Amino acid sequence: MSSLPSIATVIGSGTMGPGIAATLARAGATVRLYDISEDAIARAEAAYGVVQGVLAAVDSPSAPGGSVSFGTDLDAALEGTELIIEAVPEKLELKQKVFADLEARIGDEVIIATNTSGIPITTMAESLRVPGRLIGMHWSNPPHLIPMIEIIPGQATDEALVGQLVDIVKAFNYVPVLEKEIPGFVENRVLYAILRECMALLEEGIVTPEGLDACVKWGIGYKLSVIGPTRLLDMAGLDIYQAVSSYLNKDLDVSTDTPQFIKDKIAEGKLGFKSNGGMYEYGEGDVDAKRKEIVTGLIAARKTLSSIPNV
Ligand SMILES: NC(=O)C1=CN([C@@H]2O[C@H](COP(=O)(O)OP(=O)(O)OC[C@H]3O[C@@H](n4cnc5c(N)ncnc54)[C@H](O)[C@@H]3O)[C@@H](O)[C@H]2O)C=CC1
Ligand SMILES: Cc1ncc(C=O)c(C(=O)O)c1O
Repeated sequence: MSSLPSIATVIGSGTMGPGIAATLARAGATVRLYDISEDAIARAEAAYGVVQGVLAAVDSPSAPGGSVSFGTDLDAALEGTELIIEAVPEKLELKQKVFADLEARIGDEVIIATNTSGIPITTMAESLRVPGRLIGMHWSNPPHLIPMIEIIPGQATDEALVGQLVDIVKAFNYVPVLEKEIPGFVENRVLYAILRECMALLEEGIVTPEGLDACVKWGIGYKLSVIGPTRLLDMAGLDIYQAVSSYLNKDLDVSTDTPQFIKDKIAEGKLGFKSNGGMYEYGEGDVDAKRKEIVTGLIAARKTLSSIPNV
């Protein structure tokens, strides 16, 4: 646990920030969770107990002394910090403004890790006073349950920082995946390739949302949670992959924009759980119930997957 910073700061307390903060705190770090919104901080404080229960349920590494404090005072959040994890909305200009606010308050030695879903680190670093301190640290949602983090150095990232971040991630028992920089990184390139085809199948009426979810959960998700895509090809046979991909690849969706029906839903204010409706509709209490089912399922699956060999 010695690689873990004593003090860390998480900037942005929305979907991702609280789980990131709680994971580091349980491993022994003093974590300050900062947001510009009092409401976001209040929601995070309210959810913290639940997240701690989830971390205990999956036996997440724990060390004494860790804590999370919550607040909207940036100077207080940065005092003595060694590692800052930025988790504000996915907008380049906003992230760059946040970096400028941070750099006006911190010494050159402080690391800034960004949880961007895929904006190139090199682009983000262009505006920094100390570009070498910026590195991609992409957690997957929910961050306190998915024990894998993509690490993406940009062209300017200090070489020593890469190994340092790998050690930090290992210190709380997550799997670090070191990648070369590419938009969307690896996880979201794969996820968005799947989602593009899924949305096209829905838009064309080939399958219902319920049918799609069942097909992907059992036909793809279940299998790929045990064997990775590379091993899957060995199991299926490369000759089969050649036979199918030779006619199927040319038929797969290649749209370059967000599907129109998704844009229409967003225009109607349908964003998913956060607006009680999105791909599905949710009545009173349904969202809380679904959230609980998802967390329960992920806890059970993580326990099972942790107990079987990597094949
Ligand atoms: N939601 C997801 O599934 C995942 C998101 N990410 C990435 O993590 C980042 C954060 O995403 P979410 O947590 O989903 O966003 P979110 O929109 O849920 O939360 C962002 C938070 O940042 C706060 N914020 C806005 N401006 C700020 C500022 N100047 N200073 C401090 N706080 C500020 C907002 O008040 C909000 O609470 C994004 O880059 C996103 O792409 C990465 C992995 C998964
Ligand atoms: C739809 C979607 N987009 C981005 C991310 C992460 O960056 C996720 C996730 O689950 O982690 C996601 O579901």
